[in-house]
Amino acid sequence: MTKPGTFVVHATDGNARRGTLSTAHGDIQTPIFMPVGTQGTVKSLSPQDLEEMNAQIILGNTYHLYLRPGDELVARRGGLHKFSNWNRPILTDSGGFQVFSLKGIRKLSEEGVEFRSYIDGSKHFFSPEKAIEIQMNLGSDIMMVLDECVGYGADRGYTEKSLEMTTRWAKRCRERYPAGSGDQLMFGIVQGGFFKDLRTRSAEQLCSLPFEGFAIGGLSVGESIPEMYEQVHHTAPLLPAEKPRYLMGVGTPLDLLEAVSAGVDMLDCVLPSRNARNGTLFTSQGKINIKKAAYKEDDSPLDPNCNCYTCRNFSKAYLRHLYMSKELLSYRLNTYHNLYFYLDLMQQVRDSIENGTFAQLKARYEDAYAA
Ligand SMILES: CO[C@@H]1O[C@H](CNc2nc3cc4c(=O)[nH]c(N)nc4cc3[nH]2)[C@@H](O)[C@H]1O
Ligand SMILES: [Zn+2]
Repeated sequence: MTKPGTFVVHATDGNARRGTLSTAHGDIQTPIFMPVGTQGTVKSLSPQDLEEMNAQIILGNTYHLYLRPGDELVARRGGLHKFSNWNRPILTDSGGFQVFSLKGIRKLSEEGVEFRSYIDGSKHFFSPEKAIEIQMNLGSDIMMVLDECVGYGADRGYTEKSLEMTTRWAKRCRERYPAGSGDQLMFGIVQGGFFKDLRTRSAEQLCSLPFEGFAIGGLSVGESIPEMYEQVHHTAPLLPAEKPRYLMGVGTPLDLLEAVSAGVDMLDCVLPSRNARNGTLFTSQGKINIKKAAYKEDDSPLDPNCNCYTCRNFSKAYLRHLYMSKELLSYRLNTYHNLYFYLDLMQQVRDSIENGTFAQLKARYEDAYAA
């Protein structure tokens, strides 16, 4: 098995990179989209479904799994892979985003952040070290540092102070689990809000630390698409070319393509799974909403160009019926298709970088998804 953390770039097409990241639970082919499985499950799908659609890595969340069922309970059952019977790579987010984006009381200090459980309101405290200890208990292949994701519209002064603390917290996370001390990888997270010089400072400070990869945080927090793209194109090239670059919480199919064109290698977003549950489905011809009356007697598949279980076996009319009747199977079939679509899109991206046709692929989807 290749040493976990090894990242090899096999081909490039412009700034887009085709790579392989090795982890203790297998290799990840990049660029990659990572389905979100907040509570140790990608909602409505089984590990078998995810393997069938060639999901290579899924996300779990420190905040949620710490609160329920508890990271120590998971550790006693051999860690999150064994507990959820998902034996491919897992990345866990540190909870930084959840703690800072959840409503309700939280107290932030140099030491860490105090917050209340969304389940029963009980008080809890995450230090950077605690956030790493939870991820060590979960046994995730990629751990994220505890950071402060400042909200959209935060002023320069606050953003500047926050990024300095995020760097100090990143150092503490790395010291808690030093590089090479085990098979788990650790990624730093660049902040700096929407101030390019602060993004540069955050990247410089973090990239001097021995992380196996680097994430762009603080985006997809309510800003406009052009504002997000501007920060992605500014920040991605600042990150070491020989390490994986992960854009957190992004995005639509066009966002994925734009981020890859800026040099991003890894992305995650709740969009495909969350939208599936409200009937918004992504297809090769653009987005459709299955609840539309027009589909009532439409016997055609969701997407004629999609080879997924949903598109091969069910009509739009049936999928609309399931959705309108709030049947559980609607969640499953819609989620299956949306994630299959995202994963298949990224397979096309990987192939296009290898044969130098990424720009053409991006243009084709831009036409299909033009507003
Ligand atoms: C577009 O979907 C909406 O927006 C959220 C995705 N946007 C997002 N931005 C993020 C930033 C960070 C960060 O700076 N740090 C850490 N540790 N994790 C992060 C996770 C993030 N997720 C979804 O939850 C959904 O509500
Ligand atoms: Zn499909």
